[in-house]
Amino acid sequence: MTLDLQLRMVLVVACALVDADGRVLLAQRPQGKALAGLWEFPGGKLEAGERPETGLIRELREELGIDVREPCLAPLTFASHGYESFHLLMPLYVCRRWEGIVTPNEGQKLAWVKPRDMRSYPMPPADEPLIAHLIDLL
Ligand SMILES: Nc1nc2c([nH]c(=O)n2[C@@H]2O[C@H](COP(=O)(O)OP(=O)(O)OP(=O)(O)O)[C@@H](O)[C@H]2O)c(=O)[nH]1
Repeated sequence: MTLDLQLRMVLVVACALVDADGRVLLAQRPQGKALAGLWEFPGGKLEAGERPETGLIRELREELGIDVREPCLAPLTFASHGYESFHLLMPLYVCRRWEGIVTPNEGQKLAWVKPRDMRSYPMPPADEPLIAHLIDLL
């Protein structure tokens, strides 16, 4: 067993928004941030004391200007990935219903992508194992 007492665990909650054609929304990480240019699922870190679903609904409103109701969030799978400076634990929810029009509120590029085409969109290493789950689902 490997024990790392310095381990920094980062919890990020993410969402696969699925449209009527079975395409999933990816957002490109802006320049200047870690992993810039890579395509990821919308979401982000929780604030202190926030439940995962509440945090995800907040992130989707901030980043994309849409309103999601909690019953419309279904857990699909999770990523567990060791980055150099932290370990990422990232539950991935699926959502097919929301209110409002998806808008890139943070200037990020957005793309609706069929899961089988996701390999053409470079994603963070943590995300790569998630693609197969989306292919199975959709
Ligand atoms: N939202 C999201 N984050 C991901 C994905 N995959 C992945 O490795 N991450 C990592 O999880 C963290 C996301 O946190 P964040 O979006 O709130 O943080 P950030 O780096 O943009 O901003 P920060 O400046 O607040 O740290 C980043 O380290 C990001 O690289 C993903 O599919 N979606």
